Amino acid sequence: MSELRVDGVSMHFGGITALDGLSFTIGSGQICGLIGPNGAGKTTLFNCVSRIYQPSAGSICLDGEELLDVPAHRIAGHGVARTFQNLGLFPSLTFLENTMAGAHARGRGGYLGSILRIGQARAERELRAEAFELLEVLGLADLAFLPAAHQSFGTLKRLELARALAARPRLLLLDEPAGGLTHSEVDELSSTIRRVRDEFGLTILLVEHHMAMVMGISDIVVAMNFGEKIAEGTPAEVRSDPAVVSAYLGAPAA
Ligand SMILES: Nc1ncnc2c1ncn2[C@@H]1O[C@H](COP(=O)(O)OP(=O)(O)OP(=O)(O)O)[C@@H](O)[C@H]1O
Repeated sequence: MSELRVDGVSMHFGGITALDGLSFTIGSGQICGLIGPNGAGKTTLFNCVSRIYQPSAGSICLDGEELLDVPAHRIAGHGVARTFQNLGLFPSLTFLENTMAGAHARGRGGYLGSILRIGQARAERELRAEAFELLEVLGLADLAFLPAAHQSFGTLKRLELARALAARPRLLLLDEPAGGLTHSEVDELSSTIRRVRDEFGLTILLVEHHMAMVMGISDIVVAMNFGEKIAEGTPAEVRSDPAVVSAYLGAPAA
């Protein structure tokens, strides 16, 4: 289990302040929903944690390790995996191969380390077995040898989770997982996310517009507007916070 600490993070795009000294902490094993109106800075923060962006100030620590010192291509080796809004899958590869591709991101300490230790053939066998287990956990084992192309979006979202979990993360970043899903698929994905959090002891940061999903699965919610935190607390606390209500309705805070 792992704690993520975001401390005083600021980011500017030319004259635009996308993040303005943002600070919050996600406790070990918690699911944190990050919400806010369009342009609030959610994606920018997500991209700072996943190391696509380098903020101009602040610190982002996972279990005390400064992630801002880690380049994007090494972030998986430091315990951070992400899913993509529009899926980061290879349509022509099978479910099993897509899941295995997630483990390759682990880097030296993981997959490459295994090759050096036990040889390539055995490392590949272990990787396949591990990927198959993940597909079983996500209810996708029957599809293991089918290509990812032409499957429903809901099914592919679960495969996307399997791919991310194959990197054995401590921190999982979910980028709008409910996007494009039907109501029942959102419910199903929500319970899957909670289940894998429990089973793999994950800490999760979730950026999502689907309020019912965020409020349903988050332990804590951080609300942003104009790059700043405007509220933080349990879903019930944040939902009724006057600053959050006015940010969404566009009215001045009471
Ligand atoms: N690459 C960029 N170049 C210039 N400005 C950017 C860039 N990315 C984001 N911004 C600006 O930074 C601010 C925060 O944007 P961001 O995308 O992080 O918000 P968001 O909360 O994710 O919004 P949405 O819910 O619409 O995705 C906005 O004013 C946006 O226009």
